[in-house]
Amino acid sequence: MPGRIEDYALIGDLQSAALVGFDGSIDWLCFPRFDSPAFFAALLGDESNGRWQIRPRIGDPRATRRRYRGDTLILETEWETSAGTVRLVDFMPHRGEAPDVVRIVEGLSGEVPMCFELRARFDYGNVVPWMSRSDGQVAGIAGPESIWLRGGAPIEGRDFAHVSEFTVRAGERVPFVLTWHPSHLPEPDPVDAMAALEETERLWHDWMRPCTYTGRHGDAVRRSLITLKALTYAPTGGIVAAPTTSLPEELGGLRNWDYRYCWLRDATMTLEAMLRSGYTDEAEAWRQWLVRAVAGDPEDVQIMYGVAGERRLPEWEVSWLSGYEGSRPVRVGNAAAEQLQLDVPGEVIDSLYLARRAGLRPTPQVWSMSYALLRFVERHWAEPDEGLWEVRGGSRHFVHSKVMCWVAFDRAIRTVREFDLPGPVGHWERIRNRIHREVCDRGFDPVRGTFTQSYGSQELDAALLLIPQVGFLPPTDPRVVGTVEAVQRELCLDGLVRRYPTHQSVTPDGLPGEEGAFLACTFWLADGLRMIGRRDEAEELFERVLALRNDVGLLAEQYDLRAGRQVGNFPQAFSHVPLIHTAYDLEGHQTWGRRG
Ligand SMILES: OC[C@H]1O[C@H](O[C@H]2O[C@H](CO)[C@@H](O)[C@H](O)[C@H]2O)[C@H](O)[C@@H](O)[C@@H]1O
Repeated sequence: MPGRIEDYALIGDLQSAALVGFDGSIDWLCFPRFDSPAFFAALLGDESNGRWQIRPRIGDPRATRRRYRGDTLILETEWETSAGTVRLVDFMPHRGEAPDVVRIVEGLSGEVPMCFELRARFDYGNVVPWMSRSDGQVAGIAGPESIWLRGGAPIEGRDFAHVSEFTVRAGERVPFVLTWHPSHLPEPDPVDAMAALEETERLWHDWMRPCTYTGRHGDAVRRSLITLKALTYAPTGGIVAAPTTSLPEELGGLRNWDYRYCWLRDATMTLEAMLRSGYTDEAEAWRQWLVRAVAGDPEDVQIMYGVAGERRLPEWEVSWLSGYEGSRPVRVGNAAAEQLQLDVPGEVIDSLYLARRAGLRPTPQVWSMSYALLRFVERHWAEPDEGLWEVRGGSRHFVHSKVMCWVAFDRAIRTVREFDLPGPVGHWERIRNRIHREVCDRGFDPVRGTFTQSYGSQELDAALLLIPQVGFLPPTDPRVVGTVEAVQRELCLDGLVRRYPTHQSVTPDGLPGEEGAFLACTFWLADGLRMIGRRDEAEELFERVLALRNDVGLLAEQYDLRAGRQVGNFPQAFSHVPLIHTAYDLEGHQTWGRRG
């Protein structure tokens, strides 16, 4: 049985990532890219779908304690047993010839009997490879893929698994290295586990060095930055929304989506958090990724792409996986890729403007791209769309989308003025003002004193909290204050924020069932409260969400208050990005961000 979502910690090599449970089991790992078929898929089924567990043979299988080694993605899991204490060190070295997972068992005291079980499966737990053993190593082959396991203890095959029992004494280290390789290529060179550990630690410490954050929430901010970096696909600069698919937004429900792709929205927000913390290389790599991904006719721009800019992400259901705690279907691909989401050009143009202000030297394509996106917004802003929540119940005139169309023109006008670029500023100003008037006339409910989810609707939407952040109206405007108060009054569940109401028979997203509180929206409420002068409440709410992080500082997309558990894909960039911004803003570092 997989653990609770918050029982997992993340390891990764900037091309893919794995989730390691409290019981020493790697239950999720895709080789060789984030969006490749999973090699360990027990997370979305059971152990027969592939996993790799190492733990003491005696005592509680759940570890006594766990932590990352300093500011790295090297995980240390420790068990205190009646026979002694043992540590499991897990990491994925930065990619060399092939992707590797390294696991080192360290004896800390006594003599601890250990057990090891590897269930190798390709294609999301569907294919049992042909396995062979020779010269102390195990190889598995199925079609185009192969894996190689080299280890410091004898391994034998049993019941479609590879198992080992060994004892580790104080001061001893027993390493295991699992390597994926295309099956037609010669066997990959062995990796020296201890040298890889040293190198990986050094690389993460080097990466952390330029971090400019010096405030009270250093641990939370640095862990969030490391997590965002871990979600970056290093060869291209693309950033995935999360390394998982189909972790449910409702336990046992069908709100299960594949997040292993690059959303322009999530990635631009990630870029802002990186820029704000001093990481200009990542921002530059993402900007280049963006220019390549959206190249072509602006009418064909998508809201998400594959990590290398792939456009086709067809959604299908994995029939053989039973789903996380029975939450079916398990989906691969994402049909939202084909939606019209009119907030996205505004997100992109805003982030390019911020990058320029941060001193990133733009190429000529950057301005041509913004220009092309603006022509697209000019043609489509008056249409209904599916909005940032990617509803599947039909398009509407979402107020947040229109506000972001306003942002697109606003930032273009500023770019021309501040950087002396050519552009029809007068024409853009007229469109910007028209959008502003329309939103205030048709998207505001004067009776309740709040903006609404879409024109003429009664529903609220937590995305409206972004109105003062993007500068559409100042925080002192009574319509902003009214909206913040309405969201707090009507969308909060035990203090945490739902993105929109899902408790009615007809939900705005066209899906049955409910979902948890949305963590990004809860950070946005903290921002809103701070901006309208309710700082103490903002601080309290921020601390409340921080307390929902798991033991190693990670957040999923949502939190199920009834179950008291994290839900949704994990860890999620969209949760860690606002954590960073709110931490900065509460400490008055308002030099950056989406401030109008
Ligand atoms: O809940 C319905 C939608 O959920 C996913 O979208 C959400 O995640 C995206 C990535 O973080 C985020 O950009 C978006 O704002 C969220 O609503 C899913 O990808 C959609 O297919 C689904 O309709």
